[in-house]
Amino acid sequence: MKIILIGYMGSGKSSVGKALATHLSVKFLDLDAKICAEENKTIPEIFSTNGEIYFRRKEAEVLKKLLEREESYVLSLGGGTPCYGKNMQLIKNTASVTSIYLKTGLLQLKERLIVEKDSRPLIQDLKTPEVLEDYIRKHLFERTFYYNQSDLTVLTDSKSVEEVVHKVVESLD
Ligand SMILES: Nc1ncnc2c1ncn2[C@@H]1O[C@H](COP(=O)(O)OP(=O)(O)O)[C@@H](O)[C@H]1O
Ligand SMILES: O=C(O)C1=C[C@@H](OP(=O)(O)O)[C@@H](O)[C@H](O)C1
Ligand SMILES: [Mg+2]
Repeated sequence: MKIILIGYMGSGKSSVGKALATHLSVKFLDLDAKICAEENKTIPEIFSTNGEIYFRRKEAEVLKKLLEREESYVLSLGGGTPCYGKNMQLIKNTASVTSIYLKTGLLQLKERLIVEKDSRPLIQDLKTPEVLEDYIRKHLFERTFYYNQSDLTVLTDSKSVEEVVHKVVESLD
């Protein structure tokens, strides 16, 4: 069993993934954390030192490696992972994978991302909440095409992490 969590920045992939893996007693993998460990840098440091193209190459390479693992796990992707190269195709073609789109509304995303902008290079320079909201609206629209290719969708608005875990488990049955 391989569960892959997909969704926009701030949708809760990392938090829900960790809690879900504990609930299911399987290994938790976070793609960003793996990339950071391999590069010995934070995500903002990778973007500022090596650039986004380098990050996307590394992201695809680490994803491929993790998909080749035989064990059961919950894997949380980065928000952009399914939207680049052949990543989504690869996820769909890998045996035993269930991909789940954590679908979160614009205003909830904005609220969460306002306070966590600095850890996310794509939005760290956006100066006002209004500009951030406009950015998320457009970016989310562009990315939804990829997110919608997930096997399952779970709506997360007004749910705690534990409630989202519960919904995910329900949707897997
Ligand atoms: N369902 C939720 N309810 C409340 N806060 C949440 C929920 N899911 C995530 N968060 C918070 O939102 C922020 C972004 O979550 P994170 O798991 O890092 O998202 P992602 O990995 O999708 O970018 C974190 O501060 C996290 O604690
Ligand atoms: O949406 C994106 O392109 C990104 C999302 C981030 O992960 P989270 O979705 O966990 O914030 C991280 O991979 C990087 O900052 C790029
Ligand atoms: Mg994350």
